[in-house]
Amino acid sequence: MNNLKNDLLIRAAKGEAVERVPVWVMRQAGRILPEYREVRAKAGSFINLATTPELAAEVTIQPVTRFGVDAAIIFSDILVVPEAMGLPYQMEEQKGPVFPEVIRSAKDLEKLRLAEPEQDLSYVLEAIKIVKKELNNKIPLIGFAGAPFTIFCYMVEGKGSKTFSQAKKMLYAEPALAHQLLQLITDSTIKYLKSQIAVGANLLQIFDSWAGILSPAQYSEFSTKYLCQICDAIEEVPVTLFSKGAFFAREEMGKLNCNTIGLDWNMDIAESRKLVGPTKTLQGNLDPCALYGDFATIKKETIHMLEQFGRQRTIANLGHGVYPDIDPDKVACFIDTVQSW
Ligand SMILES: Cc1c2[nH]c(c1CCC(=O)O)Cc1[nH]c(c(CCC(=O)O)c1C)Cc1[nH]c(c(CCC(=O)O)c1C)Cc1[nH]c(c(C)c1CCC(=O)O)C2
Repeated sequence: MNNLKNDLLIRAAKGEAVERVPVWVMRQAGRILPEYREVRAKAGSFINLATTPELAAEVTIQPVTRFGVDAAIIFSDILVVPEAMGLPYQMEEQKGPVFPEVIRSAKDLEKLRLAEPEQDLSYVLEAIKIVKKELNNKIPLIGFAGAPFTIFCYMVEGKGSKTFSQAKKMLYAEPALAHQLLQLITDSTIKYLKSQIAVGANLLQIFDSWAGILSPAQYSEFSTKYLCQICDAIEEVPVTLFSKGAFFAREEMGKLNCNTIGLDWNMDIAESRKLVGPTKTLQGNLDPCALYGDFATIKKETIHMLEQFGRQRTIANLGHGVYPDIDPDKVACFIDTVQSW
């Protein structure tokens, strides 16, 4: 039961019948939008924007106004959790996130604490409250967090990387330490997600952006183990798990206590349905690069994708976040094609 006017996303996630496939876009609020760049310039920095609830709320609503998407996603970042645990990050222009201090030893781990979201992340919770008020139950609001393994990658490596070899090194060299850190991240994340639910998040998505660098056995040991704890802890709202690149773990993901599995564009849709089984909804999975095509190509590719997914137990999205140099009209074309299918 909910009092949302458009609850297509929630019904699709729960496997209930829908009149049409709901659609939203990962990174729908962001640099693709000139109205975002304007607010971002006013804020001065990404971190100022993300930590000012009124501005974070404003950019969360922008894609709702422009595109008429079927869900809003709160404007924030997965890296607010390590910060709340005592490991602050910086966002470097053109470069991405950087952690001035990293976790590489048991002594480093002593610097960390369990996050207290009501104190350390009150700016996100305030932004959620403002967005909920402004949306006035028109559409659902998605809350999110990074998966423990992906957060671990940034806390150990200290920055983005193609290989995350420093983070993976700990899995082989000091697995017990890795597990200790992963458990602390998991406990912090569960508290954070619960506090997002308390202020009105209608669905939660877990981003395991670096799952694809693990072997199947490592994914079970260092990612699934903790995802399982999160999925079991969240009973109040539907949960979506998006493990980028983890094609090898789809059957295992199907056994988790979540509602929806996000697919990237490398994952075949029919094969994924078979692997995750009939009790999961699928989300995805258009290649973000398809939006570089002309309007006719985008329509064709989107319809082809929808035909493979079918009308039920489907949430349309891209297979990863939209790239910042995509023309917003191309994003609109993707959304309109889904909504008129
Ligand atoms: C790995 C990851 C991060 N952050 C996130 C992930 C998981 C999803 C994924 O795999 O892409 C999640 C995230 N980050 C952001 C959102 C906003 C909500 C939305 O999807 O609209 C979400 C859901 C804002 C952001 N997070 C970031 C920006 C760009 C910074 C800016 O506007 O100045 C935005 C809008 C910065 C960021 N934040 C992160 C990186 C690697 C970068 C740099 C790359 C880039 O610039 O896109 C970490």
